Amino acid sequence: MSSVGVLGAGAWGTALAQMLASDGRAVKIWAREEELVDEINSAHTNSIYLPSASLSGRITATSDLAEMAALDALLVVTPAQHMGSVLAAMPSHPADLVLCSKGIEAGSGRLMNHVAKETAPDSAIAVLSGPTFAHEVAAGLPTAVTLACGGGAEQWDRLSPLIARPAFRPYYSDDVVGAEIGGAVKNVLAIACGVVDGLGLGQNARAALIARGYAEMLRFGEALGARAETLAGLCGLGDLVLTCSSTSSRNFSLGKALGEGESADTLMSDRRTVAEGAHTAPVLVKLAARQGIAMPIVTAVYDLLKGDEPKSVVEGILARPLKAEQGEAG
Ligand SMILES: NC(=O)C1=CN([C@@H]2O[C@H](COP(=O)(O)OP(=O)(O)OC[C@H]3O[C@@H](n4cnc5c(N)ncnc54)[C@H](O)[C@@H]3O)[C@@H](O)[C@H]2O)C=CC1
Ligand SMILES: O=C(CO)COP(=O)(O)O
Repeated sequence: MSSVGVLGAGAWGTALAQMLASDGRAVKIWAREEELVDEINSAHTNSIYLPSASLSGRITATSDLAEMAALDALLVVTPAQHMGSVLAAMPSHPADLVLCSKGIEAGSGRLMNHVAKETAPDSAIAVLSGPTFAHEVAAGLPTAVTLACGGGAEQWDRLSPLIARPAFRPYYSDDVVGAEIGGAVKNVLAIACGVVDGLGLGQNARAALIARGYAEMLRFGEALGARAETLAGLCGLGDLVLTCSSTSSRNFSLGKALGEGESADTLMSDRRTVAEGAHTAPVLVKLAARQGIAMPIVTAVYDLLKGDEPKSVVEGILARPLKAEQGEAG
């Protein structure tokens, strides 16, 4: 049986390890925090990032990246901004890397698959993305994801039996860029939906924002080579619906607090968990400008995170000239 491990013991890495161990197989997880390695191995809990879960005894934690490098396949679940440095610190890389982080590298504007390909050129790259709250996956609730395989059907044949479980259902795609853009952009849109909720603007406004935000995701994705059908699936629209309607989303909750008048600086400096949309928004604004693509909702989130006042940002969005619903203009 092929060996599989998880790189990163935040909420999502821990939930994925629990899901993988649910058929009784041994799963290794890499944690950055030594105290978490001890806790997972002795108490079978992760009180820092996933306190609700009682973890399988088949999960063992390590802080040694060399141990992870020796496995056949790795699910990479670090925050997007740290994926490059963690992969670079490994002495070698497994045959398959499955990227589960949702974001774009801020300094370089690179998608995660580009980061991984440059750092681990001999590994085959896949992307796992979709509507997946960690606590639900850890509890064994039914979940479906896009598993986009850069190595095509051959990689899918290797990975799908390793990853699928009765309540965890991957769907095949070969559109790696589409799967990544869906997950990265929806985080920014979830912040926007939270702002609408925090300001008490109502459910009509939220539905409008989801639909117009999806149009932004499509425009941007297609410019970078993503397929529209991928973005209409689990990793795009599916994840947008989930995270734009629930305070279980850290991005949505961040937006809600912004809408309620809390300062962006305080909200960002106080947090230990990651709200990826806050890191993606600035780089997404830059990339969209470079492509000449209008992304007014993403730009509004960027302005809010810089400290602009929520009411005036919303007024700015509503005051834009009327236009056709379909087309390139935002
Ligand atoms: N939590 C969820 O429900 C889901 C999360 N994701 C994605 O998974 C990725 C990881 O998110 P979570 O597991 O939720 O994180 P988390 O917010 O639960 O935990 C933060 C993680 O960041 C790590 N970290 C902090 N500083 C670091 C550094 N300098 N180098 C390396 N790692 C560092 C911590 O060790 C910890 O593992 C994100 O890209 C997120 O968008 C995707 C799907 C679901
Ligand atoms: O990506 C997620 C669910 O699919 C988790 O969303 P948050 O990072 O906003 O909590």
